[in-house]
Amino acid sequence: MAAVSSVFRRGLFNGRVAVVTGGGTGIGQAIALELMYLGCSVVVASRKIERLESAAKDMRSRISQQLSLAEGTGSNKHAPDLSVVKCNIREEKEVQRLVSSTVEKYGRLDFFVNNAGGQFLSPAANISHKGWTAVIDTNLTGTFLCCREAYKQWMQENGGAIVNIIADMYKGFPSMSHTGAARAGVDNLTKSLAIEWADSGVRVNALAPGSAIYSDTAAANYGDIDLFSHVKESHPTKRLGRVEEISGAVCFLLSPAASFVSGETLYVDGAGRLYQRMWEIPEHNKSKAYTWEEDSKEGSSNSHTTTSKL
Ligand SMILES: CCCCC/C=C/C(=O)SCCNC(=O)CCNC(=O)[C@H](O)C(C)(C)COP(=O)(O)OP(=O)(O)OC[C@H]1O[C@@H](n2cnc3c(N)ncnc32)[C@H](O)[C@@H]1OP(=O)(O)O
Ligand SMILES: NC(=O)C1=CN([C@@H]2O[C@H](COP(=O)(O)OP(=O)(O)OC[C@H]3O[C@@H](n4cnc5c(N)ncnc54)[C@H](OP(=O)(O)O)[C@@H]3O)[C@@H](O)[C@H]2O)C=CC1
Repeated sequence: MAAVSSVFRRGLFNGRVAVVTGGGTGIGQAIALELMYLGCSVVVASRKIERLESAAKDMRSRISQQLSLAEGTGSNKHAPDLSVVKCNIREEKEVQRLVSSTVEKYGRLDFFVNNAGGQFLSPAANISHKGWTAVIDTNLTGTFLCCREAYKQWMQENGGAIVNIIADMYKGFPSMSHTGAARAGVDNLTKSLAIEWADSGVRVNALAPGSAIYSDTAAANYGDIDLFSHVKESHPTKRLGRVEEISGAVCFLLSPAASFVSGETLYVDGAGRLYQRMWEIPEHNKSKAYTWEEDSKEGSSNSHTTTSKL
């Protein structure tokens, strides 16, 4: 069974509750797993309920095995809970229900991770009105609705932290102009909400993964076009990013280590957005990926937590 780990201390999020949209696949699944590993109960929400339920089953096994191993007891009575909710973030009523059912079930909502999103490849000139609207509604309006409901139904009175996953649209996003526009909107929304909601103790940040975070589901979205290999060749690190390299950064933004960080966009892209071809980067293998597999091994550099691990 694939390992789950974290560079953060175990129990960091004990008793906390998070919603992760799109939490059954790729980056969202890694965020949900790392939060659970750190003690947080998580609600994962998306449209395809069968896929979500099957992912949740696997995630529960991975976490319960990992926590049992780490405690060395074979059981863990404080194991965090994982629920699934069918929700299309484009539908206002479904978003309202997602938040109300979470608060009803767990009695709190500490963290909201707006990870659900996506787009299709197309030159701008070929994007239909319907296609444009689908991408804007998903990435911009869906994220707004989730932020608003988390705030109104819980965080306004009780505080909390929100992380909005966007994309690397720093230099525009040719071939994905709809998502570039939507994510730039979320980048700006993040700054407005960080100010408007500061007096409720709500921190709002964005995280922009570089366009190279591989998962089978992300790749499948582009059919036969092997976008990720193409990106790898022209990336300063000469490799793809890993989902756990995003989840760790999300956990940082949610954690007290970021208690003075709000309204910020963190690019997790291995300097991909800064790279211009004028500077030639030779083939190399010097950029070491952080992986849960390695981190779980005894004597890893994350040794401050190894006392509680096998
Ligand atoms: C350079 C490397 C970059 C790599 C960066 C990677 C970034 C990532 O984000 S990877 C993660 C990718 N994952 C996803 O994108 C998953 C979610 N995506 C979707 O659900 C769709 O892409 C969606 C956002 C368009 C929503 O789909 P859906 O709700 O199912 O909407 P419809 O199928 O009803 O489509 C509505 C409308 O949109 C147009 N359209 C949809 N897909 C395409 C396509 N592949 N090509 C062209 N146009 C498309 C089309 O107009 C649809 O209407 P109809 O024509 O009536 O079907
Ligand atoms: N991988 C990468 O390199 C990059 C990814 N990103 C962004 O990171 C996020 C996660 O992507 P990644 O894990 O890579 O790819 P995935 O395709 O695996 O994840 C997309 C997730 O979003 C969910 N989703 C899509 N539309 C909706 C909707 N309307 N309502 C609810 N859930 C929805 C999907 O679930 P379901 O189909 O069940 O609804 C799925 O779980 C996305 O926002 C993506 O655009 C940004 C930059 C680069």
